Amino acid sequence: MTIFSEDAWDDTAALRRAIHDLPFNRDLADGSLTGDRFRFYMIQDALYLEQYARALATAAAKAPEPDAMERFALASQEALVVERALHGGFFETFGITADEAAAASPSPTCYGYTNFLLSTAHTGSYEELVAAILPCFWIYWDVGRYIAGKTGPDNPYQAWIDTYSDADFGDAVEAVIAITNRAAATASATCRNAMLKAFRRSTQYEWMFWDSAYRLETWPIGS
Ligand SMILES: Cc1ncc(CN)c(N)n1
Repeated sequence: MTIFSEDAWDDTAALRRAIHDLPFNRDLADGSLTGDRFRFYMIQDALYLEQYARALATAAAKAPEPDAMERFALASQEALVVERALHGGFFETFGITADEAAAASPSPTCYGYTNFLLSTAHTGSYEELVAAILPCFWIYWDVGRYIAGKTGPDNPYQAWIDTYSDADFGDAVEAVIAITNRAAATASATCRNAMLKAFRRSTQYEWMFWDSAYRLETWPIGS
């Protein structure tokens, strides 16, 4: 049988190229991304991370093996502590107050992505859930390294680039890939297909998340 992560990576090749080519990531790489766009992204990402941490905690609760329980429990804590610290630095730089962040409401894309993760956590299988979570790790590691290889000196977004191209983050990504492959190895064909679908859906949402920040996305009516 083929390895799940290789199949999922191949299946999303065109999507991943589109992610590399996004105006948000192109501008982030050369440091020209406008402050209002990064500010929007930071606030939405803070909202995202809270729900993502819940999905990770649910994966820890559902995990059939201690190694995966520990990994997801740690990742849930890191989403709230480590990634929040990164946001804290940028919040200061961009003058985002705690009150402003607390009062923010999720954009349509942020809402869609987090609800997809949470509904998978609560109504999907453990296998589907880990497949839905994996792009949140792997796509960021991929984009972090891609941008780190292109960026020049004095990039105002260097701390973001450093976080997601860091070798320690890479180790965490490798561990989640291995956990997902173990889950897929004993899954039925139907379950494996559901895993591929979940991986692809989250990868689509990763594209949409950066795109929505570039467009400063709002709800089309009623806000
Ligand atoms: C939308 C999104 N996806 C993934 C990550 C990386 N944990 C993040 N910070 N934000």
